[in-house]
Amino acid sequence: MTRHRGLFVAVDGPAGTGKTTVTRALAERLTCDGYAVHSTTQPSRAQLGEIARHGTDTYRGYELACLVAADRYHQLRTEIQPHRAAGRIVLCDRYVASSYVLQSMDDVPPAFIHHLNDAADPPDLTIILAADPAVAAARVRRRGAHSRFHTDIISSRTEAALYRDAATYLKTQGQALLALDTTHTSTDQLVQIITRKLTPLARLPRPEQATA
Ligand SMILES: Nc1ncnc2c1ncn2[C@@H]1O[C@H](COP(=O)(O)OP(=O)(O)OP(=O)(O)O)[C@@H](O)[C@H]1O
Ligand SMILES: Cc1cn([C@H]2C[C@H](O)[C@@H](COP(=O)(O)O)O2)c(=O)[nH]c1=O
Repeated sequence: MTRHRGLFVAVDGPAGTGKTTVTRALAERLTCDGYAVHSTTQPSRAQLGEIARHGTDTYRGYELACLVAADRYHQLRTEIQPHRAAGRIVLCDRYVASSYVLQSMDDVPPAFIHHLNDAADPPDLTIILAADPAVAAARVRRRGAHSRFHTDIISSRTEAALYRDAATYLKTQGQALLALDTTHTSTDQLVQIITRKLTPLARLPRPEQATA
């Protein structure tokens, strides 16, 4: 397998915009193209992550914000950083943008979320998916909601607006963002657009460029 630069790519956006679907399809496509890929999700599949994922009815507000942040730092140290350092493309379904949105829906002030996540590695690229809230809500309804955050068209509208704010903020922090609307775009088309953006980032400089 050709060696590539390790990358950390976060896929974020409101419920029903297709984060999980696109992350899965992107991993398949990149693997077929010869890249070493590690696919993961937040909350993580570790003990702490499972408590957060299945505990959103028990834990709320500041408690949930701290729980997901603790899981995030643990996952960075034990999973994301090692895979990236080994030259893999790490795809993460949800990351810090999710905290800006979901914890805000629990009335946690943005400054608190900011301080809590300040030391979390910035991804090499954050993909922010969007969709017409009515379409996103209908997809969630058909599939089934995963948590109390995603209930109806109202929560989909709130999420969409908060993701726009989060994207604006992350951009002011100098983070690399790719915004994609999935309302009328197929997963295949999305994967094609993302791959075009990602593959130049994964290219290692030629030895003569590296020493120049
Ligand atoms: N581009 C797309 N076009 C049409 N339907 C899609 C698209 N992407 C995903 N879907 C469908 O929408 C539903 C939700 O997709 P998915 O679970 O990937 O979204 P998500 O953003 O990960 O949601 P959540 O945040 O709730 O986990 C699924 O039934 C999926 O098949
Ligand atoms: C990353 C992150 C997650 N959460 C919560 C919100 C959801 O209940 C789950 C994720 O489930 P999904 O299947 O991906 O929708 O975790 C959170 O509150 N804050 C976060 O930053």
